Amino acid sequence: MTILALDGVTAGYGTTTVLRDVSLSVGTGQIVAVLGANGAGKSTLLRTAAGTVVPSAGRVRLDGADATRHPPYRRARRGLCLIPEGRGIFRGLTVEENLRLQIPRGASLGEAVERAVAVFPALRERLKTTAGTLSGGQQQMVALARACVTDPKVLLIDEVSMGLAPIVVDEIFAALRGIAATGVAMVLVEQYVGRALEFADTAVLLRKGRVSYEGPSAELDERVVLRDYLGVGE
Ligand SMILES: Nc1ncnc2c1ncn2[C@@H]1O[C@H](COP(=O)(O)OP(=O)(O)OP(=O)(O)O)[C@@H](O)[C@H]1O
Repeated sequence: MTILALDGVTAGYGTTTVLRDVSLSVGTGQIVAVLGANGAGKSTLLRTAAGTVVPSAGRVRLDGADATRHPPYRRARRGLCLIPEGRGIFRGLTVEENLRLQIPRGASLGEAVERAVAVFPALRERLKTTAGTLSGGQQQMVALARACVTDPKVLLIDEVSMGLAPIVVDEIFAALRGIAATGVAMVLVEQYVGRALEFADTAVLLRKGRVSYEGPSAELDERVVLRDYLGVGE
């Protein structure tokens, strides 16, 4: 079942158009990787899905309903969660306080903590630690754990591996796979093409704001992606 779809979206900032006629869809438990060179519009695509950028043409559908004009908070309520580049956690608060701020109505802190540490066991010992003092990888785990607490239907994840050691990235991707296995859909913007292709079911390649490929990631080769679709090295 399709959870999130962009249909022919054109969007940008002021008079600058960044995305042109972009379509993408992601279903329950499915992982879509969005790849593209710097400035191709990957973050803008996630922001358009999340509602912080409003398209000038095209539609955004969330969980079967038209959400094109819905503000970000309404989309969040319908199960959409954006994890921005830079993680978007409260660095001055403890891990537990970060989780507390995400608790949905009717849920308890205990439930939220259990849900978070089930995905990231390493956080259990660090619940009282100030988030800003954690390693980069642990901060990323807090960001993802906060998202899990909201019981999302679709996660939009921007450059989850940014600045992290490969071994930490492995751990985070393994956790993401576990989250997807529970039926959560994911749209992942990733700089490591090889890793993204391995991880995702589908790849969407963006070149100068247009989709240059959409299809099974298994059919793509990292070198071909970089050369033919993204124009890296031209
Ligand atoms: N808030 C903004 N206001 C104006 N222009 C912006 C804004 N954010 C991004 N842009 C411009 O939109 C274009 C696409 O940026 P975007 O961040 O979506 O690309 P990206 O593919 O995510 O790139 P990167 O890998 O560098 O993050 C760029 O030319 C960028 O300068």
